[in-house]
Amino acid sequence: MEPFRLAALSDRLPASAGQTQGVDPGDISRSWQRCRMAGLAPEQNRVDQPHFSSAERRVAAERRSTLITHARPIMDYFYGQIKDSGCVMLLSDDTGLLLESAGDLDFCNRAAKVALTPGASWAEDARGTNAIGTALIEGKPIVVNGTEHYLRHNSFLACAAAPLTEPGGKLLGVIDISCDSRRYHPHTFGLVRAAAQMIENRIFEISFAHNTKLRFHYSSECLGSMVEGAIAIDEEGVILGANRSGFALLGLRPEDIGTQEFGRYFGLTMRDLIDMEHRAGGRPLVVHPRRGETLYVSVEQTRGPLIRRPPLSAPEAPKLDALAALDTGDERVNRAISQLRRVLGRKVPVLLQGETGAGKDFFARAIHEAGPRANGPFVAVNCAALPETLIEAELFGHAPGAFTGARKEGSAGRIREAHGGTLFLDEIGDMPLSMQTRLLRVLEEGVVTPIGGKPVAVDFLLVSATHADFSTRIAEKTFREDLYYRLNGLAVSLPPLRERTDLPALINRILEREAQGRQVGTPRLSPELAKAFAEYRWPGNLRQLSGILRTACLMLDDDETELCLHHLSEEAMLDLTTQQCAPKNVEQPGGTLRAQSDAMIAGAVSEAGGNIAAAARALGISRNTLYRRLAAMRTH
Ligand SMILES: Nc1ncnc2c1ncn2[C@@H]1O[C@H](COP(=O)(O)OP(=O)(O)OP(=O)(O)O)[C@@H](O)[C@H]1O
Repeated sequence: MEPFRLAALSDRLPASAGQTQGVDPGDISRSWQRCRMAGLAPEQNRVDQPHFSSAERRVAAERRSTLITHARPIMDYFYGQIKDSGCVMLLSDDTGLLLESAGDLDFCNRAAKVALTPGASWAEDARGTNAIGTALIEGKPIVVNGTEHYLRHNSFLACAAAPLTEPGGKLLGVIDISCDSRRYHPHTFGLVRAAAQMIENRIFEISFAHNTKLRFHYSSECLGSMVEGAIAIDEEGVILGANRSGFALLGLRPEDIGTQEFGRYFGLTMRDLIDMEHRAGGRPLVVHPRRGETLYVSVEQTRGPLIRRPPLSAPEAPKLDALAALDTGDERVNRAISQLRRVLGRKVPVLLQGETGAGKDFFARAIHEAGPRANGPFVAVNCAALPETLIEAELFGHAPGAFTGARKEGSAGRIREAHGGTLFLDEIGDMPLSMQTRLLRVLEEGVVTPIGGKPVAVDFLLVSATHADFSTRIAEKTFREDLYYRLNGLAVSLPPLRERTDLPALINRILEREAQGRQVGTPRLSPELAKAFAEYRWPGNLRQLSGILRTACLMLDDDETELCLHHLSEEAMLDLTTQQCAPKNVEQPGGTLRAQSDAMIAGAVSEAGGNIAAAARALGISRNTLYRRLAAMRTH
């Protein structure tokens, strides 16, 4: 590659480069230097690529679904403030791929001419110096205005961008505001940084909704404001995550998350914190982490006192690990957990089998968390959800530009992302045959070969799951028998909920989770509801149970302590009560739950002479629900 020549660079870099308020001029010149080194030429027209197909965008959007969910409302809010000023607000992922936009139509049309539109990558090596790609590389907010853009055809733009970081310190993406360079206003830079902070704070709050949080600042007035520092801690005081100000105020590094205790940064032990908190009576605590420093701290607990520990003299209850937490008393589940425990840490592939919603995903995560790889990544891939054309690149990765539409920077692939941790292949029974052959090779040789790239050694624990019957698939030759034996170091079968003997304990466990923070404690089931639950067959297993309980808890008044049938959604009530009235053997011909429920509805409507209101009353459901069910029956 041609060596970088400063003279040539300074010839072209505009004299005004990096003079935008608050921007380090060095950021722009470093970026130009990188562009030249990458072989980009300012006059190049790179409008057409790289642009992602809609299927690739779907995968990228799924990967960053949390980011999109929480960024979108904030983008809409900020865009509302700058609407009609000829600009567009953009969200990209951590590779520079544009995921979302909100902007004025006229300017969006101009921006689309240079591919500043969802589906295009604005990575710096693809589009030269630009706010999104350069902010990703520099890891800080930046403005790129007019001729500071490396590619000439982008020089009509002024763009301000700020990176978005997750509470563990990893880069999530970038938020950007772009407009015509003649209309750039310095406030835009502040606006985009404020939007970034709001998005990050929101993700922090959602991620740690159920954890104890410490909020802090050197100025007591800043507590409760957007700039306050915040960390979430576990019961031992270990820091689980922090917001941007939290990282800055405490000088945290990403590697401190999950490894360091909060006390180190606050000059306090957990016990000091509890004592001070009791004495403070709701006022912020004043702590002195270092000589001459005063930090104001407020403690936010989501449930009960900061730590519910027995008095010091009593022996401490043993801490439940993730697998033990799934043991609620069913003998088959207990046996499965004991078997899993024997192979923990021995790199034996685990195959989880069970009906949909039986808890396979929960188990896979618990195996990861209870084992020695808990600090490594847990990478889950749903083999049934990926289009066949994408699964190869997604799993095995690809070299830069390996195929048409491939990412310029290449992709490590999910298998390599799981290096040092656990790879969870859900619905493995649906993996295409050609991929099965490649996966088998990875498992046998311990190396993964990205498309168009060289083999790379990988080390991960494989957990796979399926609700499919392998013997049929093997007989039909849609699943390789040799791969099946490779996956099946230990096969664990999770019982369907209707066969479990620990329903009350499970219900209680779920209610504890769903009713966290209620003043009157965890609700219990009314005898009538407990009976209906015990008799129900639970076709959707734990997912269905958990969904029904979640909705029912939301229906409770603040002072109610008992969940009754009337707290259930109408659909759930109908399913439960219909089956109660139906004959026990639901598998008899024509006896599926849905068929019985449909028959009951049809009977009630006919008995009421077609009067929907009367039929709904007789069934104990609303007219809307009845109309919905009748419409569904017509389409079946
Ligand atoms: N042990 C458990 N305790 C409480 N709730 C659970 C438990 N296991 C599963 N659930 C609930 O059931 C839901 C579905 O569980 P999970 O995703 O693990 O099932 P699955 O067998 O992987 O389903 P699928 O085959 O459809 O992927 C979870 O989101 C959770 O709400």
